[in-house]
Amino acid sequence: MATPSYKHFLVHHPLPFVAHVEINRPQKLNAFYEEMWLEFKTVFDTLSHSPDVRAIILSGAGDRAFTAGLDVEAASQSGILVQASGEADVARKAVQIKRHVEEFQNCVGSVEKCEKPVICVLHGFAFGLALDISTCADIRIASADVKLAVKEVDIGLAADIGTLSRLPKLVGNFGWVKDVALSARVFGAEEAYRVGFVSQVHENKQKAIEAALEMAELLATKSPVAVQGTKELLNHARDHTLLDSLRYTGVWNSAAIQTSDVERAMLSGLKKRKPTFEKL
Ligand SMILES: CC/C=C\C=C\CC(=O)SCCNC(=O)CCNC(=O)[C@H](O)C(C)(C)COP(=O)(O)OP(=O)(O)OC[C@H]1O[C@@H](n2cnc3c(N)ncnc32)[C@H](O)[C@@H]1OP(=O)(O)O
Repeated sequence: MATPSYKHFLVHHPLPFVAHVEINRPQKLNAFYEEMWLEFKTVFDTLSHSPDVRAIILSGAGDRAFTAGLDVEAASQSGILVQASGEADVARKAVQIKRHVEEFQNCVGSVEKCEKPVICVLHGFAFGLALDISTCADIRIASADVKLAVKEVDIGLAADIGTLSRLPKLVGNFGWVKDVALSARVFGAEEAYRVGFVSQVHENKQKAIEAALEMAELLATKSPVAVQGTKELLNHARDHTLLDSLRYTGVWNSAAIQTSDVERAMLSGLKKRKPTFEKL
């Protein structure tokens, strides 16, 4: 399939229906500046709607980092900090800054909004923005060398791109989140696994990518209607009451259950068949 090329991201298709996105600025430890997070959203919006993609892997290019987070050099010279020091009155500056933060949140949130499941491979330095991004992903796999940190307090900020909103819900442990977010201390793969932030740990980045490919290949064999519905319903359940979630599930499946995928899949276990599914 034809893949658009991007300035800051490599997108490969290593297996049928599987895309692999690499954050591609290894010389700066994959640190993000504004043009990059805008392009990040384009990448994920495009994959979200591609009928040739059913599962996505996200990792960093190079051996040293998933991402060292916000490009602190670029941020100190532009964007929010410049807006904050401009001539406008406080209210006008605040509105500008709020718009900027929300746009940044939406770019990172394109991983969560993506219709396809996203498997994040965390390796090397994974600071700040790495947590904002990976908490949006559906599955997190770590390399044993990963160095994670909710780093924002160390650059004078309360994290505002998603970590403080998503991480407590993800691990279900506010105490631990406060420990790592207030201190910005670096924690490793074993601790991330113990608290349930990552679901697998592998001895190095290569093995973690192999595990992610295996998982992506498995997801890609399943009904895309069922997999995408499962992502949508779990994300909805996280943010709503039990009753709202049950009601939404009923409405969602009133359409989704009519898919031909159910016919193809229902007896496949019993009949020892491997069903195939139309593109979505
Ligand atoms: C509105 C706000 C919205 C979002 C906020 C997001 C918050 C965050 O992401 S907070 C986290 C910010 N990140 C950092 O503070 C990390 C800064 N980097 C470091 O502390 C170190 O680089 C290191 C990660 C500990 C690695 O150190 P070391 O092994 O010694 O490598 P270096 O030589 O320092 O780095 C190699 C190369 O990469 C450049 N670089 C690394 N990190 C960043 C970064 N975050 N921003 C910009 N550039 C970075 C570093 O300058 C080096 O470049 P050279 O050209 O080789 O000098």
